Amino acid sequence: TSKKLLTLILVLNENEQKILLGMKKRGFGVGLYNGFGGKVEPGETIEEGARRELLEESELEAVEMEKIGNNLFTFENDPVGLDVHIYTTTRYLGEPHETEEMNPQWFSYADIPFHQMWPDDRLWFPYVFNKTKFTGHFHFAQDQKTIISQELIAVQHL
Ligand SMILES: CN1CCN(c2cc(NC3CC3)nc(N)n2)CC1
Repeated sequence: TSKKLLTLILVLNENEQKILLGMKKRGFGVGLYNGFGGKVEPGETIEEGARRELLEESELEAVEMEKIGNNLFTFENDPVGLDVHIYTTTRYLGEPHETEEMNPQWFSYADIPFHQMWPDDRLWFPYVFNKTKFTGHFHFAQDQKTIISQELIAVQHL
């Protein structure tokens, strides 16, 4: 099976224990809240790709980013897996604004709208809040809603 290289960046306000999530307005994951991200373009690093997508999708510029996780998503009867490199940022410039792709909104860590998010998120978000680096593999049914199997490992270094 082959892998598609993707990014996901989560914007955290640690003082207020809040996370910025975007309501996806089109494309893959439309109608779900998520962090910001997308494909990595030729000639850019994964981190540069994550920074670019954050700017395009929220108008925020990440000043520093921390690599926090790497999730592999595979699907029954689909040869292409999604290799999602996950970052957090607590140091950023600008204010979040609605764009063509995303409508951003702040959420307290205690009331994340997991019922309107990808089903894997409730499994690995706690690692993000605890600053525990992780690798995950989530094998989905063809419906892209049911998780058939999963593996989540805390790691020292990514
Ligand atoms: C641009 N990317 C697309 C993939 N993506 C995902 C995927 C995901 N689960 C997979 C079953 C779909 N779960 C989160 N939270 N994000 C990050 C952004």
